[in-house]
Amino acid sequence: MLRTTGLTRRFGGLVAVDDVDFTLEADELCSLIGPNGAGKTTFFNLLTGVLAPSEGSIEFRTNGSWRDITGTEPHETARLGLHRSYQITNVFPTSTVLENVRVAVQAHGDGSANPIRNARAFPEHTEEAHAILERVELDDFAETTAGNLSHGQTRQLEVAIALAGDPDVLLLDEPNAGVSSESVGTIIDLIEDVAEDHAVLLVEHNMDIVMRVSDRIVVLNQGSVIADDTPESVRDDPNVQKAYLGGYEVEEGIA
Ligand SMILES: Nc1ncnc2c1ncn2[C@@H]1O[C@H](COP(=O)(O)OP(=O)(O)OP(=O)(O)O)[C@@H](O)[C@H]1O
Repeated sequence: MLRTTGLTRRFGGLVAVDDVDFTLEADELCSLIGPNGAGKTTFFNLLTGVLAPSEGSIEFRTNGSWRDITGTEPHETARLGLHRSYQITNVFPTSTVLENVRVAVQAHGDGSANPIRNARAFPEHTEEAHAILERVELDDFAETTAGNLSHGQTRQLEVAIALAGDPDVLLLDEPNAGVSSESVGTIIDLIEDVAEDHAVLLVEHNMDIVMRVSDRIVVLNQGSVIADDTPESVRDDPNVQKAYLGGYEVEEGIA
């Protein structure tokens, strides 16, 4: 579905992403973990075209054939089917929850993100937005101003906005960031639900979530992949324990 070969990004003398070979299969939920500064956000930025690589290539499988998307602009990678939910929120706080999703559906449908276009002119966009809100369990908040949502609900809305683009691959950037402990279960359910019919690459610091939802885990350290394996093998890998997990033991019943 998605693969990188020798992907490298330098910032001056610093190699933030170092010669990364990575693949994501169509039916897979892969997590990308690693200590602060390991290169996870830079890797996401390279995949979505926010940053250009210094070296290496990115290929995306679309309509049955591989396409080189190295250096492709973010709006174009999104159009091809690679969508990202942002850690730094991309929600319009003064619009309603429904409007946020409707505008994203409309932008995908006709290429226009004009938020003042009359919603009644496109009832199918509104219907689709409601269906997406139901899927992320936010439909009861459709008329709520987005700025009044809790952190957890805002993360749900960000995923809804990403889903509105009808993606094949979803890049989830810390969907649990700032979420209260009572809402963690909702976020886990949401991740597992979207992974049913999308390839998902997840960046997440909460190891209980990562161990529970991932088919595969890739560990970055100082820009390089130091492990790429099942959750159990990664958890037990001495190099990963040393670089990142520092004695983490999975909670009973989670893995
Ligand atoms: N625009 C930039 N200019 C210079 N250095 C950068 C830039 N962006 C990232 N870096 C550096 O690249 C390295 C990787 O950063 P990155 O944000 O990708 O790590 P991360 O794994 O996402 O960290 P975190 O878990 O803290 O979000 C860090 O040393 C960071 O300081």
